[in-house]
Amino acid sequence: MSEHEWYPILLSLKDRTCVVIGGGEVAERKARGLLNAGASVRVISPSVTRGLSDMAQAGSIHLLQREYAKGDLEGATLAFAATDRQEVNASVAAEARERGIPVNVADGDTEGDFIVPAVLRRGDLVLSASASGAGPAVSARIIGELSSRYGPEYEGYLKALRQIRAIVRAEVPDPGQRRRLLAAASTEEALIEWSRSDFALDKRALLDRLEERALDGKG
Ligand SMILES: C[C@@]1(CC(=O)O)C2=NC(=C\c3[nH]c(c(CCC(=O)O)c3CC(=O)O)Cc3[nH]c(c(CC(=O)O)c3CCC(=O)O)/C=C3\N/C(=C\2)[C@@H](CCC(=O)O)[C@]3(C)CC(=O)O)/[C@H]1CCC(=O)O
Ligand SMILES: NC(=O)c1ccc[n+]([C@@H]2O[C@H](COP(=O)([O-])OP(=O)(O)OC[C@H]3O[C@@H](n4cnc5c(N)ncnc54)[C@H](O)[C@@H]3O)[C@@H](O)[C@H]2O)c1
Repeated sequence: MSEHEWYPILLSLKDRTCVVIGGGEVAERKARGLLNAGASVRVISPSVTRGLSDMAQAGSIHLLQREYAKGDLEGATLAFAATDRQEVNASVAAEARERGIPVNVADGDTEGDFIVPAVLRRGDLVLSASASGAGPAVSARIIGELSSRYGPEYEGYLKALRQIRAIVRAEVPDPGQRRRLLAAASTEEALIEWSRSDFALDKRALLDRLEERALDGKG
């Protein structure tokens, strides 16, 4: 894989068809990541892992148990070439190019349009790490470290913060003041407080508490 400066984004794939060619461990990992993002996943491979086979049986993915053939990327938003055959991956990438579909290539020999980072999800919090192909095990290790630092409680924290933010945006017209209060609302201490209280019931008390926090933060 040649060196690039990749541009990280979060893509909306809800109900979008994503096609994974190949059925090994790598294809399974890509398929799971896509399902976590609500995509509609089509997997094409003559043989598949137990995991993929279970996913097909459960109806979570659409599995075509055969070799890749040109035309398989029809209707795809994203394509993944994850076979162990470099020439097959290259053909998948070529079809994707023709169709203008961004393609991920699992082997290091064919150029892909995007790579996949290691990911940690805590509800709305999405943490990702990438080593740009230099060593994916580093990305996986860093995400493992972050998973103990940012535990499952973050899901609740962000739910609460989303509500607080809606209130602040509705009640505080001045952008500078809004930013100041939202910064105060986002410290870890503050997130714990919101997730434990019924702040949304009393907007005035919430805004006063935020003001207090903002002043404390300065002090
Ligand atoms: C992050 C993660 C996401 C995912 O796949 O969903 C991911 N690889 C993961 C694991 C992993 N992959 C490999 C090992 C074995 C150890 C090692 O080789 O280091 C391990 C570790 C393990 O299995 O624990 C081998 C490997 N990977 C690539 C090649 C080809 C090459 O480098 O040329 C080879 C050699 C194949 C060979 O032997 O020939 C290529 C890519 N792998 C990427 C992503 C992209 C770069 C992202 C980045 O650098 O951050 C990129 C460029 C393309 C892509 O796949 O998008 C996922 C961790 C998720 C998690 O567990 O949390
Ligand atoms: N990107 C990554 O994260 C990563 C990690 C490890 C390995 N790799 C690379 O990815 C490749 C796949 O890794 P794996 O562990 O999943 O391999 P694997 O050998 O377990 O699986 C290969 C899959 O490709 C399928 N396949 C072969 N020919 C096909 C065809 N013509 N059409 C459709 N499917 C076909 C096979 O049925 C099999 O399911 C490796 O050869 C390696 O180059 C990438």
